[in-house]
Amino acid sequence: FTAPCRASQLLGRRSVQLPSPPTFSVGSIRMSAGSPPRDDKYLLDGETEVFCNREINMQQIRAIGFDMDYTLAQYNLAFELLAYDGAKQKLVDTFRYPEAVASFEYDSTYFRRGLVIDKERGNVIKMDRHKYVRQAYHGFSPLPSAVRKSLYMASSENIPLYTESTFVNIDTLFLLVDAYLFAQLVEYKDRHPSEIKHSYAAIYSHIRQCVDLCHRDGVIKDRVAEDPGAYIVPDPGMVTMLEQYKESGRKTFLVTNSLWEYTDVVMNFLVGNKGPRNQDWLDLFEVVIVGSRKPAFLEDRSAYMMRVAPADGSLRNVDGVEGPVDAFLAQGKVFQGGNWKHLLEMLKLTSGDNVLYVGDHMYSDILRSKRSLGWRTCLVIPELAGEVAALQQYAGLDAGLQELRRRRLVMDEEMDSLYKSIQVLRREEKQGAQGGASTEPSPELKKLTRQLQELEEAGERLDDTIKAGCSDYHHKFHRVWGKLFESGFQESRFAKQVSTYACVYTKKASNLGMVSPERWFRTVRDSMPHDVYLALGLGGASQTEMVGADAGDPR
Ligand SMILES: Nc1nc2c(ncn2[C@@H]2O[C@H](COP(=O)(O)O)[C@@H](O)[C@H]2O)c(=O)[nH]1
Ligand SMILES: [Mg+2]
Repeated sequence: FTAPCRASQLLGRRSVQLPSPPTFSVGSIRMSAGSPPRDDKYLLDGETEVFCNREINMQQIRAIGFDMDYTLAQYNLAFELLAYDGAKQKLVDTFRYPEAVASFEYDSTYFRRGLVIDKERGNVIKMDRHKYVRQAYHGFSPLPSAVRKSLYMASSENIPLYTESTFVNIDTLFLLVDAYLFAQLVEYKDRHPSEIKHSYAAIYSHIRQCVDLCHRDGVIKDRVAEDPGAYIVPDPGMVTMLEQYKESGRKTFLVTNSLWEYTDVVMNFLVGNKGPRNQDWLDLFEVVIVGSRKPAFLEDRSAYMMRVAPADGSLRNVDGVEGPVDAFLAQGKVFQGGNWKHLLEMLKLTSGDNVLYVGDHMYSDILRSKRSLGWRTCLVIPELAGEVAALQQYAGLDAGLQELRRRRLVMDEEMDSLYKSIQVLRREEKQGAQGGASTEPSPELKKLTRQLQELEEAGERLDDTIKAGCSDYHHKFHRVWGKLFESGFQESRFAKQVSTYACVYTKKASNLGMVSPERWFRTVRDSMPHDVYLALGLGGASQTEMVGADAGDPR
């Protein structure tokens, strides 16, 4: 787990107020869904904290860079609808999908990052950190567990990595539109097979082409340029954060896949300059790279770079960084394309471990910059606030479930010890029978066998209770997919990616301005199962409590 930096505390701000906790039952056990925190100055709000997976001493960071879309700029539902409505119309007009498709409606909350689209089967799946598929939906219908297991249970010959081209990882919020349209069309095709004859994979490909075109033909970007405020969420802390890093001597840079014109629109809006072509926002950065083509920018040393003239967006070829860096940048600091080597040269850096890059795309921003270049990384997770609020609100439910799981583990240990006693007794009685004693099981053996059977039955009942409680708990976080960072009782695959590739993570980029630029982000200790066993008082059958066989009292 991770150590939060409590920005709200540093600033003396109040934390969230939680509603009073409802009570409910899991099996026969009554508990409170939201035990009020004992000392609410320790409440997290999920809005402002920066959580740390891997230590970063900011004093060693020389340059801090930012992605733009869904990192510095957060978008609202109206923005998603531009892509959704635009793609629907193109499906009807270009690919001759039924007219009914044009009246489909979008639900931006249905899918989440971290899920995976199975293009061939028409499914969306959620995995735990072992890539075990724990939830699968075909369209909007949950797959029964037997079907899910038969489709996704790895056999030794066929272990899916889920990076194959038949799968799409929802690594960015941009892909939520694709996922929702796909589920809708899968449902529609299943109900009206004569109206859509394409395979599921072909349907996905059509959706992809249509959404892609919306990002290129002006359906999205012209609308945003007309009225940025209708689509972009203002972030009052952004400028202060960038100025703080600049003033501290850090080099700041922007690397975005958006092209110059759109970048200028979005950054002007965020920085607050209203006049046309007012380039003040550029003062916040040492270097700006637009049309960067990440992830290639972070992998490929050969991509060429062009200088952008901010006044009219025209491009001029440059042959890498020509001459002394300062003189080169004095001619203009906005570039299109290029690669990470150009960037490091312009920042006068030779290694990646003193660069921090802040982004939202799990693969293109975070995984690649960390794995390929050893950059330090900050993942922006807008979903964090909701997760942290639910975590606190339903802490009582979680504690109740943990207790039931602990009891289940104790039961396993007790069953184990009964089983062993039965084995020993059977062996003794068998030897006795060979020596001429009775072949009938002794009353003691019968008693132990009955106890074991009762305990097994109680265990099954407790499993059902835990399963129902776990599902109930998860649904408090998201009505379909449950907790973002967990799948069942395990870390989700998304959580594993966050902990492997993101050194720190936070709800929004401007939170980095809520802490000092010299901050040392430190981790808290990771836990292994044996740490948790110890905390739960488990382990060693001889030390465990006796377990009642009555499911009504599953001690
Ligand atoms: N051509 C496409 N462009 C897309 C698509 N999805 C998103 N985008 C664009 O990428 C950048 C993201 O910029 P970054 O700042 O996060 O690097 C932005 O301009 C999006 O419009 C797509 O499917 N096709
Ligand atoms: Mg982005």
